[in-house]
Amino acid sequence: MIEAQRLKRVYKVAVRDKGIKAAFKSLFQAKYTSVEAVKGIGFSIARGEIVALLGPNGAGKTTTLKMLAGLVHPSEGELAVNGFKPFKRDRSFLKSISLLMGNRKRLNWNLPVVDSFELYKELYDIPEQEYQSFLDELIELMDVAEIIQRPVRNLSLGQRMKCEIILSLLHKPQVLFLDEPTIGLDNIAQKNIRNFIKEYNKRYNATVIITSHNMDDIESLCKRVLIINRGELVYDGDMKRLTDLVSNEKRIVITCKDNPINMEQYGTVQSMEDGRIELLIERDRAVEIIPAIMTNPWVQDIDITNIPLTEIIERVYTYGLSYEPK
Ligand SMILES: Nc1ncnc2c1ncn2[C@@H]1O[C@H](COP(=O)(O)OP(=O)(O)OP(=O)(O)O)[C@@H](O)[C@H]1O
Repeated sequence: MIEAQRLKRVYKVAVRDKGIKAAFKSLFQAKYTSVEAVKGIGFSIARGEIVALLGPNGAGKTTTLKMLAGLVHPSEGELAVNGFKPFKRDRSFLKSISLLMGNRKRLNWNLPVVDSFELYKELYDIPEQEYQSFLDELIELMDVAEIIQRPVRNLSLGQRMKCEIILSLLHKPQVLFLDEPTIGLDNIAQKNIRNFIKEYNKRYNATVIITSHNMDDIESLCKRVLIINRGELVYDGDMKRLTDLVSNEKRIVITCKDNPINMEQYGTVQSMEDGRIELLIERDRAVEIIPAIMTNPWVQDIDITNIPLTEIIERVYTYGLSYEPK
């Protein structure tokens, strides 16, 4: 469904020296430098997969999504989406995809939501009957029946985002590119949108590629993750395998009275203050270590968790896959 090989994108950026004189000179003699946003990455994604595209700020995620959606021309490499070359922007290709950017609004601010939907119906030549029955389905899934007659400017951010998502799906795309779809939304709205994406994927076997700095989105939606750093693909694979690669620990938090001693015998002490100890222990030794800690009379409570995904991803951004768990 999506095949990318040695995909590269270089942007040409104007630069100028400081000062008014340099600004004036640059009007006639512009100087340029190039930014290699994506440096020859490759991957293939099958129909129906939900894949996370992760990376720190400026890593090249949006540029990659824009190349996949045909908004940006690759500088080098091979790319096929649904059998099309995206940058040719063939009409059948555009009808088979949708790019939703959390920070870009397509609904008309002054019109009732449903008028923007109607406009899109015309734009994508969606037959009336098909449009109406699918719109009804989307309205029900997103629970927005009560708001679609209202002008967009009167809606809350979460309500607007739900309607933006409906708008981007009206033509029933097979491939969804979602760039930060839950940005700025409260927890309930985030959950609704995640459930909706899951349901759309299931009902239509749609392929979804999602970028998000919100790890709840990633954890709840994606089994597979692609990580880009400084334009290079540093990981492509299963989320669980990634976690195992850079973390062999469990985190335990102990609430205690008195001052315990010799905690280092159990693992790495991360912090110890006001009757609260945070400890990293080896995952494989947890069944032996935790009962041993609990036999101590000063223990009041103990809480055991895995290393959160946010931290796992931070480790990969900072150390790559060579992070050595303690
Ligand atoms: N139109 C452009 N012209 C010049 N440079 C650009 C352009 N768009 C992006 N870049 C540069 O390319 C690099 C990758 O940017 P991109 O937006 O793809 O990153 P990102 O991973 O989506 O980041 P973020 O998480 O901050 O949104 C950055 O160095 C950015 O400054």
